[in-house]
Amino acid sequence: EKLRQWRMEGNLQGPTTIPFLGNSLLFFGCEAHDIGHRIMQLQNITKYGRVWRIWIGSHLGVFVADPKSLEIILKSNEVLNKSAVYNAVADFADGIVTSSGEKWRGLRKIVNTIFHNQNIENQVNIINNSSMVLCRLLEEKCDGRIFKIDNFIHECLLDITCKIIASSKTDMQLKENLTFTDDVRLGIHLSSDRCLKVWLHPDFIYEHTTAGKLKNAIVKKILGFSLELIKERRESLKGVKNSITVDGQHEAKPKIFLDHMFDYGREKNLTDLEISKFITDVILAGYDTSSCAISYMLLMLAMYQDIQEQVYEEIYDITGDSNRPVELKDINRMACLDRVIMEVLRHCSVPHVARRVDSPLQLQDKLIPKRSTLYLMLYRLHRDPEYWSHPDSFYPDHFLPENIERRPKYTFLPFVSGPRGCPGQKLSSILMKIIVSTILRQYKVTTTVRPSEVKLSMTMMLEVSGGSQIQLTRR
Ligand code: HEM
Repeated sequence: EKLRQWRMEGNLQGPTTIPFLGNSLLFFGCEAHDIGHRIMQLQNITKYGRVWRIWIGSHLGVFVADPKSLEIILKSNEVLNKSAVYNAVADFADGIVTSSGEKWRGLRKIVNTIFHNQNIENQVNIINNSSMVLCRLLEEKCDGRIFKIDNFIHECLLDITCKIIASSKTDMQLKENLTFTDDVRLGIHLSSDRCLKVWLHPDFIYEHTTAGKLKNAIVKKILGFSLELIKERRESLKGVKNSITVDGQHEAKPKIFLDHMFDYGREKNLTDLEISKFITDVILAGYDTSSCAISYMLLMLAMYQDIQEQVYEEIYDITGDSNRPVELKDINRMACLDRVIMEVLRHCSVPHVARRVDSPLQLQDKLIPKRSTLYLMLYRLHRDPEYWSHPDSFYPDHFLPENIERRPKYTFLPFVSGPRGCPGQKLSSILMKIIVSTILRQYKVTTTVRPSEVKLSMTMMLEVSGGSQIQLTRR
């Protein structure tokens, strides 16, 4: 099979390989967060085109940043399975995002039903309440000093996600010694690092190393967090069964994501520990992406004061001097903020998605062999000078209607698309608009960081290295 794969590879360009190692030496000495940047440096459109390959030992990886090829992949029902790279986090996040085949299909059906029937008004209330708590917590930072906003935003998003998917009553932002978001960061870092070091792959070796012991402890903490959510929900459901309304009827409450996971767990005979990996996976999908984007957005608005003023004026036109919560109808009127959000997602979201090729795939003039991994290079696509007039600048006008019209389809894919695309797209837009507008109504955001100083680190998500450093002053 490998030999056939090697013969078929002939129509793909890429760096010169050496026997057995392929292109592995190109990554020698790289840390996990450098890998993405290393691949970007290798991607030379004039030399290899927008579809190219590398070999890591006997594994063929094909990188795709060409809109027409992406359209073929995303419209096909043949390339829906995730690559084995996602197994790296399977000991704490093993659900819809990382799974393939029948397991994914079953979970996706549940997620589609939930997102289709979601109670948006209720979600808007949850988001407004958490945003107000966030703004109260930010008051202590309103002394002109520069600080990293990232953890505040992570915890706010974690709070919202846990309330939406698990109906959690705990206010995560007010919880003392909450380490979940740091634990997740460390867990992802340790997992990616292990992936790169082949000598750490056998469990019996890894478990005896310092990194292995640390990883086990972190996994326990992460899953402990999700198990708490499960326990809390089970307790509150007991209460619902016993709560009889005045007319003797049981209160019918709409099922939330975790309730569906309980049903799924019963059907498949899963333990609470297994269910906890399913929900950690969705928690990560929900909070990490949106919170990295919001932190980056605040940094950009702090750097580009003229854009911040336009966004603020738009919000002011909608809500005036009142401090009422944002309503659903307000959200559709935030066109300028919408362009800012899209420009943020062009710069700073999921850098790539890896899919497994289970049968040979024809991508225009190229045949992609079975068992290779396709990397959908969103970061590269979103910075291609062929499609973006200001590829490396922060330029929300890229998303003026006339400019959107001018670009070919499949050039902007922060949520991917098709049957495996992100189901949280609409929710994330509501989230970002409510949180950012609530902050801007109270605070003016500034920074001393210059655009040329912003470096992005790239693992599963893109985020600002060293955090988004901003200053807040009351409006
Ligand atoms: C800025 C915010 C977000 C971005 C950029 C984003 C992006 C993505 C991307 C690129 C994928 C992978 C798609 C693929 O593999 O083809 C994905 C999957 C997913 N996202 Fe999001 N997402 C965001 C917010 C959310 C939110 C708020 C939720 C809901 C709580 C969510 C839930 C999911 C789920 C469940 C999946 C897995 C879908 C599947 O594999 O079938 N996402 N997201």
